[in-house]
Amino acid sequence: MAVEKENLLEVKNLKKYFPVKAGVFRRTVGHVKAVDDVSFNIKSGETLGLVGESGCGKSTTGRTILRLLEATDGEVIFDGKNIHQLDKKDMRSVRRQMQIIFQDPYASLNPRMTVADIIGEPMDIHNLAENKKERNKKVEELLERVGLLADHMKRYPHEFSGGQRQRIGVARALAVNPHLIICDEPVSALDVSIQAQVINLMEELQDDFDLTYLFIAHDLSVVKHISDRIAVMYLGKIVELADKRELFDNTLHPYTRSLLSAIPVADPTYEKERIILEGDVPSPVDPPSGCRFHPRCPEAIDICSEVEPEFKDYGGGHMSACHVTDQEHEAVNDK
Ligand SMILES: Nc1ncnc2c1ncn2[C@@H]1O[C@H](COP(=O)(O)OP(=O)(O)OP(=O)(O)O)[C@@H](O)[C@H]1O
Repeated sequence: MAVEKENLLEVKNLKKYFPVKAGVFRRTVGHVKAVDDVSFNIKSGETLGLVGESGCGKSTTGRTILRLLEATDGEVIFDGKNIHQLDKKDMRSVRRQMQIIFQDPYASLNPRMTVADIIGEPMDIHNLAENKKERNKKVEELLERVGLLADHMKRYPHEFSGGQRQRIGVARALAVNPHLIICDEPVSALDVSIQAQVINLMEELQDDFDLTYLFIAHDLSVVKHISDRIAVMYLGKIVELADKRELFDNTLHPYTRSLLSAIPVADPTYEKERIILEGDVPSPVDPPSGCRFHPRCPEAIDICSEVEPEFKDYGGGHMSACHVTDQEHEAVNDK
């Protein structure tokens, strides 16, 4: 019998609201609900893909989990500890176990530091090497593990390509032996051919280092291969969450369907019906009127504008928040 893995991360009703200030006195006139009541969990060794269009709150979710931003409300339980309640000292030790890889490999590496110092710095902060020799030996091993050369440690970031820089970012994250890595669009800035190489590397490392990933991307095709489960985010909320296969084969939410229809298919004879999302990408800064919850949903019905849909389980952990899903589900059950 397969052993059920434990949750490494539990996010419960997480909220992050940013104040909107205006006028001469910079008074708070409202809030941007960047993350608005988000809940999910990730089991040890699992990859949860978090997808959604630009501005829907993916990065803010990742940063609030890591406590790089303080939460407005909600809980983040990591390895059994409520991390938003930890003091500085306990947070420091938890921080070693939770790392982040950023989108832009050009901006996220200090151009004045050698690769040895970029990767070695987190080891210094957490006292993970006895001396410089041991630290450099570990840096060499990490460089080789991410597909670079030990010799590269003496060089500076500008001497590398985008893909190589992202490998350096991955080595830096690995330097402190983390359990969880939040990958914040780690391949979005790279050429498509390089994207696949970096994703393959991250999959190999996951097995070797027993890593758990929250993998953020704006494109479903990017998270398709690496994820076990996928959460779709829209205007600060998760609107659908399911096992990867289930999400692709039995999509429940119209918004996810439209995202799926935008994935290109590598077959010129295959004609795919593209579901176009009308209007601009909605922003939590200025939430749209009309259907308040999923404003550009191509299948909205009257009730969609009136009552916020509940995020509920339609079987086997396939969650969706949508009145249309409800209607379709009822129709199938009535047959
Ligand atoms: N520090 C901040 N102050 C005010 N508003 C912010 C701040 N950070 C993010 N926001 C707003 O919160 C919303 C969510 O932003 P976030 O960067 O999390 O989205 P995202 O889905 O990661 O988008 P992208 O893929 O473009 O990075 C946006 O409307 C953004 O403008």
